[in-house]
Amino acid sequence: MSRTVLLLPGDGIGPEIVAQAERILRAVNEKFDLNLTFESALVGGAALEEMNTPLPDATLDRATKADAILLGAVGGPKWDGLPMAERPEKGLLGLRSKLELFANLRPAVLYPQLASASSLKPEVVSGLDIMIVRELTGGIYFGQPRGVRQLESGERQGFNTYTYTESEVRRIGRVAFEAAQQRNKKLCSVDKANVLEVTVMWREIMNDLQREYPDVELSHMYVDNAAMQLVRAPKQFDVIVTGNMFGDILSDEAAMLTGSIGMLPSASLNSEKQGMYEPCHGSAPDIAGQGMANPLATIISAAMMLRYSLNQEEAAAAIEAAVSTVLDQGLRTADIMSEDGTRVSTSEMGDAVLAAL
Ligand SMILES: NC(=O)c1ccc[n+]([C@@H]2O[C@H](COP(=O)([O-])OP(=O)(O)OC[C@H]3O[C@@H](n4cnc5c(N)ncnc54)[C@H](O)[C@@H]3O)[C@@H](O)[C@H]2O)c1
Ligand SMILES: CC(C)[C@H](C(=O)O)[C@@H](O)C(=O)O
Ligand SMILES: [Mg+2]
Repeated sequence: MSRTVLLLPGDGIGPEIVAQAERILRAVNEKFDLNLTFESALVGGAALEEMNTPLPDATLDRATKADAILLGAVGGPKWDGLPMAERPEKGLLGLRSKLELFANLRPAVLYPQLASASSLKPEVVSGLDIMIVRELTGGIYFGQPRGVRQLESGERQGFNTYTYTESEVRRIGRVAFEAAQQRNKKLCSVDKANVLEVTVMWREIMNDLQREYPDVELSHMYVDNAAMQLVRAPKQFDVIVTGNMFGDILSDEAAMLTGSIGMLPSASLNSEKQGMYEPCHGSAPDIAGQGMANPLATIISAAMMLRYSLNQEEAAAAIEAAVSTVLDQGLRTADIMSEDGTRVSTSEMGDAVLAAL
């Protein structure tokens, strides 16, 4: 049975990094006889330019039908002045919401070869392996009402609303408890329950769920402390579960523990395990078009896609092993460059992973 992978390169470095991941996917498709077919479509700024909307119906339709989606990144300075509803980011948020991709898994794993690329001391980060489970379709990103209104005084007031329903918290909680069961059985729920009622409820529900997962040790941490603990002693964490915005921020922070945001992959899953896979980073306009971007986060995201949505563990493991091999060879894009590394471009990194497969 043929399965369809939809490629959504997007903007900035998106097309450069997705091109490398596509080469790797086509190679494992041959090697492991996976019977994958590839399609591509427009999203974000690229779609705005061609079709005047960041999420064309044709893209949404293909995404709904695809077995899995690989996305590069969206956004860029060219579109920053647009009203919120027309921005490239709305394309990405629309896909997440329409496909109900509520569970965002962001593993922060330090490849031992990159211990010196981290801005933290090697002993603080060596052996690091954290899974951030970020709720992706609710919270302040999607709460209503939102906007900018004019007060009677004539002053403008911007507002967003932070909401979670019980069922939204329960379903992401279950994903996190189950992830912890597969790992070291420690779950830290990150909230702001000392200030925000929505997260008081979040905490109650996590405590309630814990009764169903007695083998998992549950702890709670306020988000400000969690941000600090992530750089003080990151190895205390196994699985972190948190809401949409805190997860966005903490996962960028965790990325730096692994050497570079160019190393952090992600999977966004719905309840049918249909998934969209993307690096955690953005379109990196400062380096776009220069062949400098690190394609490894996207390539590792492709491996996650094979594992979680396409059930191809062997092919996923082969890609991860190839990534480890190129790092052993000392090959480094600029973001993970160290004194004894050999600097390579985006496509040279792709060549090397391909050769190591
Ligand atoms: N998932 C997404 O599509 C996504 C995620 C984050 C930001 N964005 C968008 O991207 C644009 C730029 O945002 P930003 O600058 O805040 O974040 P960014 O992640 O694009 O870049 C932050 C820094 O990290 C570097 N960087 C990012 N990815 C890299 C890679 N693969 N290799 C080497 N260096 C890399 C960039 O050069 C930059 O210095 C904005 O429009 C933002 O909305 C999109
Ligand atoms: C581009 C933006 C909408 C997105 C987010 O905030 O979720 C990005 O930062 C991410 O981490 O995927
Ligand atoms: Mg982000």
